[in-house]
Amino acid sequence: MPALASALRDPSPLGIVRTRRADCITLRGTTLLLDELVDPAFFTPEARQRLRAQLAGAAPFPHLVVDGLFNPDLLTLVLEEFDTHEDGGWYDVQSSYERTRRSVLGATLGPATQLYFDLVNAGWFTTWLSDVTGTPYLIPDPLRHGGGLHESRTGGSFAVHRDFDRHPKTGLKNEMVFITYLNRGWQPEWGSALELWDAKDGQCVTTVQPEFGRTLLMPHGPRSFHGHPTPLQAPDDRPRRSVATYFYTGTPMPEQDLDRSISIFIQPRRIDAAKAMLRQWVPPILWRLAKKVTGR
Ligand SMILES: O=C(O)CCC(=O)C(=O)O
Ligand SMILES: [Fe+2]
Repeated sequence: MPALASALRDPSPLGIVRTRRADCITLRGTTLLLDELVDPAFFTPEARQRLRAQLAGAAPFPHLVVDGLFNPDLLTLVLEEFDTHEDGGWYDVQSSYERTRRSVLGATLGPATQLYFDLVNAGWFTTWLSDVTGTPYLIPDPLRHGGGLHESRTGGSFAVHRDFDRHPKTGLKNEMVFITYLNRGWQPEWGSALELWDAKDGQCVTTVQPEFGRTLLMPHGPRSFHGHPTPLQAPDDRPRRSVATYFYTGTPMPEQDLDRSISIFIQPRRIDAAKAMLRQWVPPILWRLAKKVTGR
């Protein structure tokens, strides 16, 4: 696998990838090279363009399914950590719509799982998500509302639904969900593939089998109905497992309020103090005009 750093658009993106070739992390005896945690082939400018077209053209609504984005050794370690997840770190959802199990909000994660979420929440990764979806400045959620570790056991299901519009604590707008499946040797006859529905026709248009190493990126929209309504018929020792997280956007500052996004110095230069005073009295339209004319 060629070095990730060279394939990224920004030649020196952020901490974890700005490393020498040999920098690595060893977790439970498995050594992972830091620049091989994701496959760099997905991050070239051409790949970004291709994936964007693929996502936009998908039916019944925009979505993207890719295999092999993450190093399989990392995902194997993530999968192991389902079995050692902290006591009290799960909650069972048991309703007439859903029978699943999820990690609690802000659960302490095993090191590989934390590494997975650190990767997908990193700025160079969210920039890639922005490039692929066309939605700029995505905000990750370190507590993973609605996400984290997901598991369905035999008989489990999740009725067809559209995800939430807003984050309940921050009010941020839900833009997309990002799910990586962890089920080696998944058998389609076990049921519980993810179904993507056309709500108008009331029909499933396509399915995503939750195979190990497969990642689904699904922008949230009025038509993005999905679920795995067929009860899982896998053997008892084969739960359906995945890791998931959502990405959000905030409300952009109106142009006339952009001044509020700069720092206030305790000892301003005289000219700046005078400007701040003037700003209180001059009507916004004149202020903007003056700024345009003076270029300051
Ligand atoms: O596990 C899946 O395939 C989908 C999960 C889902 O739709 C959700 O968590 O809202
Ligand atoms: Fe969902």
